[in-house]
Amino acid sequence: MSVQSRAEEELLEKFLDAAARGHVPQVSSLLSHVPSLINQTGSSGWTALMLAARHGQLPVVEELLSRGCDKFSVNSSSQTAYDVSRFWGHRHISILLGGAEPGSLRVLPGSDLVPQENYFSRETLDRLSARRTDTEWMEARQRDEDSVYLLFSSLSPMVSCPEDQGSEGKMKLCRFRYEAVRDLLQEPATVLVFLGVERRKKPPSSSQTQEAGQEPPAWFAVGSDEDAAELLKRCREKSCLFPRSPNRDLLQLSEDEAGVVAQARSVLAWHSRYAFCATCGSSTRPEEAGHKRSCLDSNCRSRRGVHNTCYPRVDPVVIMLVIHPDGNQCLLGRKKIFPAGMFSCLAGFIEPGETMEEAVRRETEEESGVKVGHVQYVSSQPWPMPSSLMLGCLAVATTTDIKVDENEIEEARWFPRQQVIDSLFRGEAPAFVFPPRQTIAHQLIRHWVGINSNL
Ligand SMILES: NC(=O)C1=CN([C@@H]2O[C@H](COP(=O)(O)OP(=O)(O)OC[C@H]3O[C@@H](n4cnc5c(N)ncnc54)[C@H](O)[C@@H]3O)[C@@H](O)[C@H]2O)C=CC1
Ligand SMILES: [Mg+2]
Ligand SMILES: [Mg+2]
Ligand SMILES: [Mg+2]
Ligand SMILES: [Zn+2]
Repeated sequence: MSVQSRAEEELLEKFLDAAARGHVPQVSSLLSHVPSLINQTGSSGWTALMLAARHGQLPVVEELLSRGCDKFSVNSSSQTAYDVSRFWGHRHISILLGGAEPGSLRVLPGSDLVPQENYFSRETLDRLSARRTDTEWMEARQRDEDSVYLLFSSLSPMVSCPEDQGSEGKMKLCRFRYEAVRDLLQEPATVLVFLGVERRKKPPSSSQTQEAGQEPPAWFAVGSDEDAAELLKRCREKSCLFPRSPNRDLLQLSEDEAGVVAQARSVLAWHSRYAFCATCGSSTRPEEAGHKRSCLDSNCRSRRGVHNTCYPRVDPVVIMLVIHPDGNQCLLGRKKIFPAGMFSCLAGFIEPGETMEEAVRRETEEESGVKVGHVQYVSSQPWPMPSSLMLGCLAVATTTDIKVDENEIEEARWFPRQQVIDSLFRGEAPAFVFPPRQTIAHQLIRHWVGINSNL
C-alpha cells in the first residue's frame, strides 16, 4: 500500500471514529479540509452517518445532514442510517432521518412507523369546506387581487417549463390574478372550483399589523373549454404549455404544487363527466364553489335528501407489495404498457361491499394466482388519473406458484430482496427498473426494504 493511500485511510478512520464518538468539532474540521469524506465508507462498510446513527450521536447526524450527506446509502447488510437508528432505538435520530413529527409517535404507542408522505399528498391549502356555501365570502375572495387562479384545459394545468425541462420540480404552475381570467369566468362552459386558502406558516401575533379579518390568499381552479392555444396567449411567458401526458408530466411538479393539482384535477374531471344527472338524465349545474352538482329538474329524486351522485367521486384502489412466505422475496408484475424492464406492485380497484384487505387478496390472486393471508396498511396516495385513492399495503403470501392473468399482466415474478436493493441503490445493470419515486408503488418497495432489517 502506498504511503499516500495509507494516510488517506487513516484520515477516513479518524473521521468515522469522531462521528461514532459524537465529536462534532472534529467531524466539522475534517470535513472542511476533505469534503469528500462525507459519504465514504470505512473498513466496516459504514458511513459516518450510519455510525453516528448507531451510537445515538444526534449533533453529529445534524451536522452531517446540514452538509448534505447521502441519507440513503446502505451498508453491506443493506441498511440505511435510518434503519440502523431504529434498530438501536435512537428515536430522536430516526425521527430526524425519517421526517416524522415527534409528538405523533407518542400518542399512538406501539406504532413507531414513520408516516410516509407520498407525492400528490401534500396539503398546502386549507380547504375551508364550511365556506363553500358562503356565497358572499366566496365572491369577495374571487375578486380579491391576491387570489390565485390556475387554468386547466382538458384536465391539464397550464405550466411553465424552462429550457432545462425534464429535471424534477422545474415544471411550475402558471398563476393568474382575477383580472386576467375575469372574462373566462363569465363563459357558461367554464367551471370554477375553490381549492382553499394558503395555510399561514404561523398564526399572526397580536403585535403584527395584520388587519383583523384579513384572509390569506385563496386559490381557484378554472376549467375552460376555450381552445388551448387561445388560453396560452393569456400568459406572457413563452415556455407555457398544457402537458399532454398527465401520467408522466404531472410528476415534474414540486411536491407543494402536485398536492394542489391532485385536488383540482380530480374535481374538474368529475365536473367534465357529470354534466347530466345520474338519476334522471337532466342537466346539472355546479354549486358550493364547485364541490357539488345539482340536478336542474326540481322534481328529481336527487334533490331530496343527500345523494352521493351530487358530490365529487373518489375510487379506492388497493396497491400491495406481496411478500414471499420466506420473508426475503417480493412479488412484482409488469403490464404491457410499462416501459421496458419496469416491474411494479400489483394493484386493483376495490369493489362494492369489499374490505381493503379482501380486495388485496382478491386482486393478488386474480392477477398472479398467489394467495395472500395477512394484510397490513402502510400509507395512501391520491392519484388524480382521474380520481383514484391508492391504499398502499404490505401483504404476506401463503402460496408461491405464479399464474398471471394475461389480460392485465404480462409477467409477474418473485424478486429476492438483495436484487431489489441492488436495483434501488446501485443502479448499474439493475435486475429491473423501479417505478418512479413519485409513485406509491416505489415507496412501498422502499418501505419493505427499510423495515426488513437484519442487523
Ligand atoms: N400510483 C401508483 O403507484 C399506481 C397507481 N395505479 C392506479 O391504480 C388504478 C387501478 O389499478 P388497475 O391495476 O388498473 O386496476 P384493476 O386491477 O382493478 O384493473 C382495471 C380494470 O378494472 C375495471 N374497473 C373496476 N373498477 C373500475 C373503476 N372504478 N374505474 C376504472 N376501471 C375499473 C376496468 O375494467 C379496468 O380495466 C390504475 O388506473 C392506476 O391509475 C396502479 C398502479 C400503481
Ligand atoms: Mg390491477
Ligand atoms: Mg379489478
Ligand atoms: Mg386486477
Ligand atoms: Zn336528476
